[in-house]
This record gives sequence, C-alpha cells and structure tokens, in this order.
Amino acid sequence: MGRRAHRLLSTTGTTTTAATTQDSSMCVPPTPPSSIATQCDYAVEVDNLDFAYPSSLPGEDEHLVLKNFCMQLKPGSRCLLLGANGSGKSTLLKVLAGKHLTKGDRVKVMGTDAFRDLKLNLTRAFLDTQWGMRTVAFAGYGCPLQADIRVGGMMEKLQSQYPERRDELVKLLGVNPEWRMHRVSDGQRRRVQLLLGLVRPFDILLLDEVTTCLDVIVRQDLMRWLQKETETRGATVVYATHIFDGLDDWPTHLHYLNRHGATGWQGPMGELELYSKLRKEGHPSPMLKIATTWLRAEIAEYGVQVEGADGEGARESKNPNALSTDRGGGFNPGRMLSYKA
Ligand SMILES: Nc1ncnc2c1ncn2[C@@H]1O[C@H](COP(=O)(O)OP(=O)(O)OP(=O)(O)O)[C@@H](O)[C@H]1O
Repeated sequence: MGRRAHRLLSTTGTTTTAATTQDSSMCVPPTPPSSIATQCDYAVEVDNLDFAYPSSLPGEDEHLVLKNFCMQLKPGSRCLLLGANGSGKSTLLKVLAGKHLTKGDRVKVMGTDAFRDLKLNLTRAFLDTQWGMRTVAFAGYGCPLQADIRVGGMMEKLQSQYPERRDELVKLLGVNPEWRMHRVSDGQRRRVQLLLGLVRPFDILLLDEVTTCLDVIVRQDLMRWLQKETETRGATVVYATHIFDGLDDWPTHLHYLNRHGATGWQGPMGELELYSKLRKEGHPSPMLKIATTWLRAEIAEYGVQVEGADGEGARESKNPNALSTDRGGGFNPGRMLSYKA
C-alpha cells in the first residue's frame, strides 16, 4: 500500500498539502523492545477501506461512513483520532476491534485479519463507553452495570494472572477492590472498566473516549502510563477523543476524519506543519488549536452538520417488524455493505 498523501484543510477551508518532516526527533515512536516489532511491520494496516451501514434514507441503500480509508501504524505508535461527531471514529475503532466484518483483506491488526483471527482477542483491548451497559427489557435503552458485585471479585482469574500489573493499575487508577458496583460513581465505574480492560498486557489498545468522566489527575496519570506501555513494551494505542487537554506531547500520530468519511490529514506529528509552528510559538495548547482550526474550517466550507436533525441518525428502522420496545432503543448493530471485494 502506497503512503497516502498528507492533506490538511487550511483555515480558509481549501485543501493544501502539508510540508514534510519538520522535526523528525519530535514524538517519534520508539523502537519497541518486545517481540511484537519482529512479528509484524505494522500494528494497524488498513488498505483503502469503504465501510457503510445500511441506510434508512429513501433512495439510499447504504450510509458510507469510511471512504477509501487508509492507515498504517507501526508498533509503539500512539495515534489520536480527531473528527467531529459522526465522522466515523467509533466505527473505525469497532472495525479495528473486530466488531464489524469487512470484506476482503483490507483491515489488519498486528499483521492479521482484524475480524477473523480470534487470537487477537488475547492481545487486543477495546474500551468504549458502552462497557457494562445492559439493555433494559421493554424500555430498550442501556443502563450501567449496577449489580452488587465486589470489584476485586470481577474477572478474578484475569486479575490474579497479572498481580503486579493489577496492583500497579489499582494504585494508578485509585480503585478500591472493595468497591461494589451498585455504589460507585460514573467516574469510579470507568476506573474499574480501565482496570479490567488494561490488566492483561495488550499489543494494541483501542480507546473510544473513555476518559471523559475521569478526574484530571487520574486522566493525566493514565495517559503517562499508556505512553510508558508504548515505549517499554512496544504496544500501540489508537485513541478517539474530543478532549485535547494535556495531550500536546502525547501522540506520535494524528488521524483526522472529516465528515465525508475521508481523511483530512494523517501522519506523524513531526510532519504536521501547523503543530511544529504552534510548538515553536509556544502556544499553550497546540492540539486543541489544531482541532478547532480544522473543525471550524470544515464548518466554514460545508456548514454545520445536520446529520442528527434530518440525516441518517434521525431515521427510524426500515425493518417493518421492529417494535419500539424490541430494538435496543433503535440501535442498529450495523452491517458492512462494502462493495470493494
Ligand atoms: N449502528 C449504526 N447503524 C447505522 N448508522 C450508524 C450506526 N452507528 C453509527 N452510525 C452512523 O455512522 C456515522 C459515524 O458514526 P460514529 O459513531 O462512528 O461517529 P463518531 O466519529 O464516533 O462520532 P462521535 O464523536 O459523536 O462519537 C454517523 O453518521 C452515525 O449516524
């Protein structure tokens, strides 16, 4: 797969080609010491993927979310996914997590098929905001796990397999193993999710906005810990977020998804001219500045996204048998309708 051209939307909304490497020493992913590096060249390799959900809009069979999507990340990379609501970040993470089937051989994680190779489930971690959500019968919506369970007793075998790592995470996340799930706050529940999701050493970690309800200290310590995981073990992290606070030095790569399912810019941070410029100027929060610059340029060029008002997200299911009480609150698990063999 040839390297995709790096493109970025300028403040005027036009598409320009970004300059090549400014400072190659900046945020370069380290050479992983673990065996991962020798096993595969890329931790993530997506080659020209189209991904669509079935559409319920009249005259439209499918709703294309990712278009000609390409991504290559070496082991040890920390990639931030940036994009407006509905741009496809969660969809991409689900594809990489093997939750959505894609046609052909276009999506590889750790050198193997992201969907079909079940071995990946032992070395791939996927954390999203749906953890512990149970669909309530008749009401049809998810509510968080609230059973009277002791945290120390959850996934006990897994926790006991990695005692040192578990203790490290318990300390880092400030989790009390005696907490009971029906009494924890949202942020505490999230910490438990992170503990259970990170305790097994992973080769690749896919994070879908799971830091929102963490307090600033835990978030900061977690990001540092993840950085250490990438630097010492060669693990790869792909992280979708809208919060850029404290992330200025964190990513090695950035991938910007625009609202048309296309890539606005992608590449190593050192190749992003705007980032280098902002750093040189001593800007207090370059990542936030980059995000607002690109997203505002998108709005200036295409207007405010109305997807939620009259687009796909506003349509009911096409299934004539679907009852409002019987379809997961309208949630449609989605199917791949790619026409690329
Ligand atoms: N199960 C589904 N069935 C049909 N369409 C879906 C489904 N899930 C998502 N979509 C559509 O796919 C598009 C991308 O959604 P996705 O959740 O990947 O975006 P996102 O970038 O993660 O958004 P956000 O920042 O709001 O989390 C949206 O237009 C959404 O309406």
